[in-house]
Amino acid sequence: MSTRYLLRGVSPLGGAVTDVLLADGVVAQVGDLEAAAADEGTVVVDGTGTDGVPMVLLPGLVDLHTHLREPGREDTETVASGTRAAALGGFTAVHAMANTTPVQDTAGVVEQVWRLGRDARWCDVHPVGAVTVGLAGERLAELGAMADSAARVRVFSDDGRCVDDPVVMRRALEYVKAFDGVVAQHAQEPRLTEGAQMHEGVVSAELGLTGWPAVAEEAVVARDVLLAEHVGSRLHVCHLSTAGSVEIVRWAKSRGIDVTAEVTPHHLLLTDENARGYDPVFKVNPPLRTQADVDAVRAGLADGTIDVVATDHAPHAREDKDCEWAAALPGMTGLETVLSVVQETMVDTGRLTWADVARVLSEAPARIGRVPDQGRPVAVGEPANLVLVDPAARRVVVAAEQVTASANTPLAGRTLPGRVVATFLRGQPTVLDGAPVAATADGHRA
Ligand SMILES: NC(=O)N[C@@H](CC(=O)O)C(=O)O
Ligand SMILES: [Zn+2]
Ligand SMILES: [Zn+2]
Repeated sequence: MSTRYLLRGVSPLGGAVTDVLLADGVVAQVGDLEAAAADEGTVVVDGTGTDGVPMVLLPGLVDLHTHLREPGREDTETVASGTRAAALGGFTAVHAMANTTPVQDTAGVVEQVWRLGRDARWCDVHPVGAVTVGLAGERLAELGAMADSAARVRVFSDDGRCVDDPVVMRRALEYVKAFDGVVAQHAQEPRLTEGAQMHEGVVSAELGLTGWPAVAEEAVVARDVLLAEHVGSRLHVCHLSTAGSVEIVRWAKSRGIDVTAEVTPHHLLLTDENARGYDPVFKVNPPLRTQADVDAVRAGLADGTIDVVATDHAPHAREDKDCEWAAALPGMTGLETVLSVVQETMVDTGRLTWADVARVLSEAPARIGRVPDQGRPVAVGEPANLVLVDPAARRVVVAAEQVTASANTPLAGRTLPGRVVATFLRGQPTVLDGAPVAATADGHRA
């Protein structure tokens, strides 16, 4: 029999303090379970956090947007290193983006990534399938074969590139309906962003860097919600970053269009002002926007216009970041810090409750990705995919201490609230006392 875990004095979703027993992969009991603490084979986890504040128990986090870089760039991240980082960040499932080398555009490649995730055992890995062959934007990839494969792909994206041809986008939206899939669009009009380096505005003008205007995102979001309405399909907007995009999605939802949207932690926290030091760690796609945009995406997340916080964890090699701004690759890491950023920007400011955090970081992404055993309530009989957070803790982000194989965090040196104390995947800890717990060959954890 596998080890049982008794979480003593924890606060599920920030509510009344109670005990929670995990056994046989599920939540076995909830209530005053003092007697169970003496049972042999039961490990007790004390839920008393910093300054006596009870720890918050949430459903394990689900990322809709992670770059794991395997196959192809194992020097920057592997499925194993990325999912270990994910577990430390509180995740029990991640969606692995398709822009690998080779591209995840066949059943063979998505099954390979899915198996690497299964064997690493840090969290569930759901590969995203490419929309077009080689991300070239021309011919649809074998979407049906990826959906039918062992990886059971439901999310399709050319992320990194925009599916800019409206006919190709229309065909993709129509095609994925057959298996209840969703097209996740990287909304970037390519002609409006040729040579773009950062958000087009006052700061880009002062720095002399080519601008990436908000309209290049908004034009594609507007077109796509209309296409989704026209063909009656499901659309997801990746890393929404502008006030105008929030307005378009709000309008689309009010018309009953089946659109969902995500915001990244960096677009909730940082602005184009961060580019003033020309440090490429702040170079990302879409670019960091203005404070007005940050305010708008926070408001959109608070009112439900934006459904999900997704990391867009984008690890890069030192040589692709420690160089001049124009030569650097866009992207930043995020798996290990996202919960703290959401706490700082949304919870500690009164915009979201912990129950809302469970919704935007677990329930909604699981629903959009059609992952049935994640994002579930903390209730008896439910799969024990959980994360335990110490909300009163504070910590300084140190790039070298992160578990991701890359060092391009934009938050180095920052003090952030909250700390992931434990993560449970089907009742077994992947993280305990804030440290990773590797699985043994038979799948058990010490
Ligand atoms: N976000 C980024 O700046 N980069 C991503 C691609 C993407 O998400 O568009 C990457 O793969 O590095
Ligand atoms: Zn993207
Ligand atoms: Zn991405």
